[in-house]
Amino acid sequence: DSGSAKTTPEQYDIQYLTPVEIGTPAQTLNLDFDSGSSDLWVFSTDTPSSSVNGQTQYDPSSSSSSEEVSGASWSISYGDGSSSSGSVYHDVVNVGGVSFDSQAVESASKVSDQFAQDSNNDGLLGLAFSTLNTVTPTSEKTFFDNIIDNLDVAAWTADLKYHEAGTYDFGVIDDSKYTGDISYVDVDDSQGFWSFTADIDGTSVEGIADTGTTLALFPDDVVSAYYKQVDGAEEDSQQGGYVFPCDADLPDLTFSPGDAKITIPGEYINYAPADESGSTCFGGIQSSADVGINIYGDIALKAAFVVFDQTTSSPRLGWASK
Ligand SMILES: O=C(CN1CCCCC1)Nc1ccc2c(c1)OCO2
Repeated sequence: DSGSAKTTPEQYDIQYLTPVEIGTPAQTLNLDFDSGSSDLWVFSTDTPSSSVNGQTQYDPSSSSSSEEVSGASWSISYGDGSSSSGSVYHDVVNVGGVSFDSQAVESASKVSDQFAQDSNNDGLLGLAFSTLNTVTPTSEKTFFDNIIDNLDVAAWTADLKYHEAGTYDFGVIDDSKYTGDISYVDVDDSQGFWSFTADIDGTSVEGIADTGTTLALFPDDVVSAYYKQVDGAEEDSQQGGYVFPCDADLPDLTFSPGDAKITIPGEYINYAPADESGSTCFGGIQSSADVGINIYGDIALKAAFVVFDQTTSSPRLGWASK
């Protein structure tokens, strides 16, 4: 098997949403594919109406292939403080033509306000390691772990783009999507993340490849050195991080995983206006000092073609320019 699904950015590339077919007949929900977590959860008919604001709801009762998992529940909270919880069904899930007939579909009976307010996001599809799955008393597998044995190539790839749609592929490495060679680096999956090390301007930065996090969060030394090059840049705790004049000329930032050299254009780092005036802008690279982990989020990933690879005994990440 192999398949490909188009993923579309919301405003400012804050997140990328990908259509997923669930149940029989198919119900299509637009999910946030998140390599930083391992639960597939959805807005559903179990979600309180007061928390539903335009989202598409999965209705297990109208799917002939849904089966409730007796006694199972889930509860998750994310680095940004958002959270959700609920019950569990098994149903058919199809992503870009690749299908698994008894995927754990976690139905939300509670969602935090950030999710309730995000009308385009119908839920999450976790792509970190299944060790992080929150279903209890018996944990469930991610979609990737469920389909991996049926894939032509035991890998999935992310081709995220700046202000335009990209693709998530499963079971195929599409050579038309990158330039040069793919350089593979080892992954430390001991914490359940796709954790790897890259060099950034002479500093070795261990962090996670996280498609579900908008920005890149790096050590303060790396970040302050970067913004020292930008006239008028300052770290403003009121605004939540480094800001600068919107007309600033931002330098590129290159990170090197193994032999690869991935260059993030300065334009990507001029993330979005920080206030209504539109004269102060918020940086796409921010400090990880208060987070406790470095995060190669979408700002970094969209500069590369990334292979989340399990073709060998130990997981790897492949990196290529494009
Ligand atoms: O929470 C996330 C990603 N998360 C993915 C699922 C949807 C909601 C956002 N990233 C994140 C991770 C660490 C952080 C942080 C945000 O803000 C401060 O520290």
